[in-house]
Amino acid sequence: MFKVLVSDPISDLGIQQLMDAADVQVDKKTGLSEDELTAIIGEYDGLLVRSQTRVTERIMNAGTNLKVVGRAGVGVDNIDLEAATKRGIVVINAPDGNTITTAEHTFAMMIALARHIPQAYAKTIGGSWDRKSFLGVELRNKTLGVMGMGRIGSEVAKRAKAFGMNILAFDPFLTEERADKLGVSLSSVDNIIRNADFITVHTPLTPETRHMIARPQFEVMKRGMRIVNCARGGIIDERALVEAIDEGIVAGAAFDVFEHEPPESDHPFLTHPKVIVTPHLGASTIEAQENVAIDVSEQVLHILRNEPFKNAVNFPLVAASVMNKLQPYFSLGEKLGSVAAQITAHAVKEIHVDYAGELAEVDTQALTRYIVKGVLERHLGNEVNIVNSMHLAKSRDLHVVVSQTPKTKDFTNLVTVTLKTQNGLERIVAGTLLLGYGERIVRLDKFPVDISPEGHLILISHNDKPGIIGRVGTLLGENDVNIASMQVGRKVIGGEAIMLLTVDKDVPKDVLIKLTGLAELNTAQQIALG
Ligand SMILES: NC(=O)c1ccc[n+]([C@@H]2O[C@H](COP(=O)([O-])OP(=O)(O)OC[C@H]3O[C@@H](n4cnc5c(N)ncnc54)[C@H](O)[C@@H]3O)[C@@H](O)[C@H]2O)c1
Ligand SMILES: O=C(O)[C@H](O)COP(=O)(O)O
Repeated sequence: MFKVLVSDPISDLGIQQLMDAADVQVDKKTGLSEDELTAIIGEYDGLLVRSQTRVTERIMNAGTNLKVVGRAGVGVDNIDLEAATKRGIVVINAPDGNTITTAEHTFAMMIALARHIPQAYAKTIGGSWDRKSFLGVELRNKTLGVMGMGRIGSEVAKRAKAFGMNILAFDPFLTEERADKLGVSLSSVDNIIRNADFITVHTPLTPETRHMIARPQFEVMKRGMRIVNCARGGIIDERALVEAIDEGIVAGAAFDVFEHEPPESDHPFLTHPKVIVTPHLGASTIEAQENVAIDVSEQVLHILRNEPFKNAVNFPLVAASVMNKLQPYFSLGEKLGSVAAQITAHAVKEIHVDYAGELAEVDTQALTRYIVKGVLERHLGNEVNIVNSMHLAKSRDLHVVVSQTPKTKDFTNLVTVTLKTQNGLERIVAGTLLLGYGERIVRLDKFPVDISPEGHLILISHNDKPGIIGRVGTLLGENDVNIASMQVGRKVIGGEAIMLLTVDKDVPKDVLIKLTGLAELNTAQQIALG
């Protein structure tokens, strides 16, 4: 039974499928401190959060059973991704579910700002009928600057067009073609800053976007402009904004998010007559909360059940069409890595993976992670998984090099794993999937072979001399080891050769030692595969 903790208020309807799952127990405990969460997280396989719970390194480290942290929303800045990746915990989010809701909230804020709605409301319910203080402005024919044209920025732009606004947009990934399609003008940050009547930001908070609008930008802004932040606190410098409002540069600001949430009680925004605020409500609609909770619950279930999943923040994004091609190779890839590691006696400094055939044409990052996991598992055991395998390799100065060979001679696809050791040796294992036969190892070092990578294998290197096969068979038989299949590979008659045997059980070490004592036999290595 998997245990999942829900530590922020998340839609019940959205997590219904988790609660209904026979193999999952869901506990809801909101408002926990870091200490309290650290104390109990060890019991849980999954954690579901929104933006309130800070999932720190300490919590990750205490989560000894934790496999997945699900963020019912977009931003994962409350989750220590590096700590999660190191521990092999998958972090997933629900990037699409609250897009429209947040775009609508941005628009609500922009209109409220243009027409002083919160201020007028407060005054009216306070008993005064003040029709003079709240002269507003129209949105029509105004220039809106949109910084960040991802999901939400694009939806805001669409709505702004319907309001008759002219839109200047900037995003490092916005092409002329897409800008045309969206009916916006591709612009520079500087042009937006100088010419917009309204600016709205829709970027993540990154070192590059932190204070992207600060004193130098306010100094050149159009007088009387208005500014909205429904993305992340810190993109706009709060202190510089208050100064710019007081100097008459900015006519008003609408903020849903703050540099520190909740803001201190003496935060200047909370009392400033020209600033309107909401308490991070951008995603707070019934629809969005259901959407994100459904999305994240679905993925958490997949991860717990070891099924393919999407929207992992610390795992490469794989398109469904690519996933269909890659997925059948995941298990083979892991086995090739494992075989290569088991037959390599010296410290490995490079894992070289070559993808040949159709696999050379797709993004194979996800598959590489399985191969690297297979290599590392021999020494790192359960500590390694597909989330942290690349990180663990890097932290051990183990280079992972990937190459592509578009054409293959004999196979539709061929995955070749070469381990290069510190002392200049190389071990090579190649495999493929054969229609009707499944996973096959088709090459070991320089020898062509054809064997199913499962169960217990023995790899013998020997000199190609008459009688050797018989001697090996007899010795194994005498030691109660039953041979299920045997493959012999050689390049030239009488030269170096290998024997790859499938046996029914683990071969005791002393039997392997006896094997190496046979005439013309050089090495005997056991390979165990799940
Ligand atoms: N207020 C809320 O409740 C709420 C709800 C949902 C999302 N958000 C926040 O809104 C923001 C946008 O979310 P989204 O779903 O649209 O994300 P998204 O990833 O779809 O879009 C973000 C865009 O910002 C762009 N960007 C990055 N750096 C930039 C820069 N320096 N200048 C200009 N553009 C830059 C990216 O290229 C990307 O296109 C995020 O910060 C998210 O956390 C807030
Ligand atoms: O990043 C997000 O999805 C939003 O900021 C919403 O956060 P919330 O789930 O805490 O409302």
